[in-house]
Amino acid sequence: MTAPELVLTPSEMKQADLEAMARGIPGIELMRRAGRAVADSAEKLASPGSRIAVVSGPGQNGGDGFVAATILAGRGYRVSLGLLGSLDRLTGDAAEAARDWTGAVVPIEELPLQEADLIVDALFGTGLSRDLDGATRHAVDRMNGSGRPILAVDLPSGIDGGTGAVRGIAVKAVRTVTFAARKPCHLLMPGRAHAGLVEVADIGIGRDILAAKGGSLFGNDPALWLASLPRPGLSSHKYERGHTLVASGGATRTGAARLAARAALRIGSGLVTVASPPEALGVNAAHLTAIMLKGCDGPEGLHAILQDARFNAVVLGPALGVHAGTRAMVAVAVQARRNLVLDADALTSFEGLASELHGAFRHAPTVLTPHDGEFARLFKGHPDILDPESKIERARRAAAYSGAVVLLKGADTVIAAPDGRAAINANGTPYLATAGSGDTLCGLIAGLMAQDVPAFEAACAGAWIHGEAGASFGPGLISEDLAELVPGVLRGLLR
Ligand SMILES: NC(=O)C1=CN([C@@H]2O[C@H](COP(=O)(O)OP(=O)(O)OC[C@H]3O[C@@H](n4cnc5c(N)ncnc54)[C@H](O)[C@@H]3O)[C@@H](O)[C@H]2O)[C@H](O)CC1
Ligand SMILES: [K+]
Repeated sequence: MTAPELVLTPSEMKQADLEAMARGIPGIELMRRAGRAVADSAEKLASPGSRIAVVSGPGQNGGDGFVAATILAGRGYRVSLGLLGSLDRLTGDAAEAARDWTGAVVPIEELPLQEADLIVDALFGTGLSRDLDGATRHAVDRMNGSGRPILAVDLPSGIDGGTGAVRGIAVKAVRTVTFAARKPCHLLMPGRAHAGLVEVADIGIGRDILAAKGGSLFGNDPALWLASLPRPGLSSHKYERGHTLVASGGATRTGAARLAARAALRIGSGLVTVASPPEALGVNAAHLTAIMLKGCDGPEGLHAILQDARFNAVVLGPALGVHAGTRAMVAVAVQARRNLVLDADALTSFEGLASELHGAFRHAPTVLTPHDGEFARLFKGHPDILDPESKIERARRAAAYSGAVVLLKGADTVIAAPDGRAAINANGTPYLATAGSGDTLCGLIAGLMAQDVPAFEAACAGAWIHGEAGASFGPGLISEDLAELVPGVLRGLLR
């Protein structure tokens, strides 16, 4: 089975580089391998003999550019090279790489970008330390404005390697070659959109080194959780596959709970029940078949239902209403120590009251699934959680604070566990931004937890399966479709 994808932050990557050097690979050798990988990638984008403009910066990223330029010129390309700053300011491996380049070195502004068939962006990599301005800003502006395809070295210049943010301005690449492992910026937005197709080149830094220096951040793919997915055996019984309870809103707000319930059933929860306020029983009954229905009058009703230990996973939030009653239902579920997924109104009901949730979820597996707005409302007054530039850090801090797994939604959903593990989800499709999509997601997660999948793995698997289901449908997707697409995704996974 393939190992989960390790994602390393720029500082972890630096440590991994140093460790590889300490174990005997000289820095210049790492740079030569990096530059060769860039040259190989450039060959896929530029036909033999065509014109390639290499834009090199003042650090090691620029050094990779010199290596690539030398190799590409040797392979018969017409290579021109522009440097930010002067040759005599280059240091270390970059200075050595520059010595191998026998062609002309011109100031960046003199590079004939418009005439290039391909631009290689080796301006800044993981060492970017401030916003681009003046000459660097102008250089990126010219690259992007040239209309020529850009191949980025390690990451698109101007993108922050750790957060994916644009620092003033950033290169828009068609392809990026990175080294040893993806960095957060290749998965997080807007960096992911700037990077184009990302290729990870092996430059000889072993997985043991990457795992030792990184090891807590992952790309969310099946390798991370496939082994935890339930596979019913021949003698399996529906009662062994868990029983998910989803709380419904009032008579005019019942659809969200049914979407979550349907998703929980499709992902394999043996039984699913919608817990409905008395006045909404009729409308819920008219729409449910395999899913069961139970009257549930507020927190007391929920308390009574949860006396039955077979209800082992609970979803609270979708269209439940923003008020103290919802907070009380959350308290009941927490007290009952069930697998719990909290979304939407269950989160917004705690607007500015996050301190009531401090450590609250330590005692039972819990997943919170806020989007950015819900996250900001929930943690209002907690700058330590809201202010970090990195979405990964925000999710991690919220998880550590609450004791729950936090799934912070978006095109770049981040899932963080209280123990520090985090994963970035990058599949899916913009068509998932549709009413009820989040309700389906929390049903998937709860349905997995009902089958004893641990909270972090359930949240990661739920996000990925949701993304795959959406992507398999594409245009015209509505949330009613999502649960029905889950079997196809599961078939692919459990083959
Ligand atoms: N990961 C690996 O195994 C390898 C990576 N390599 C490449 O090395 C770079 C990182 O190199 P580093 O020298 O640390 O940083 P940069 O080249 O990105 O830039 C540092 C350089 O730029 C100056 N600077 C930073 N921000 C700005 C700014 N906004 N404006 C102007 N100047 C700025 C800073 O002062 C430095 O001078 C990595 O990305 C890979 O491409 C190695 O080749 C080995 C293998
Ligand atoms: K770059």
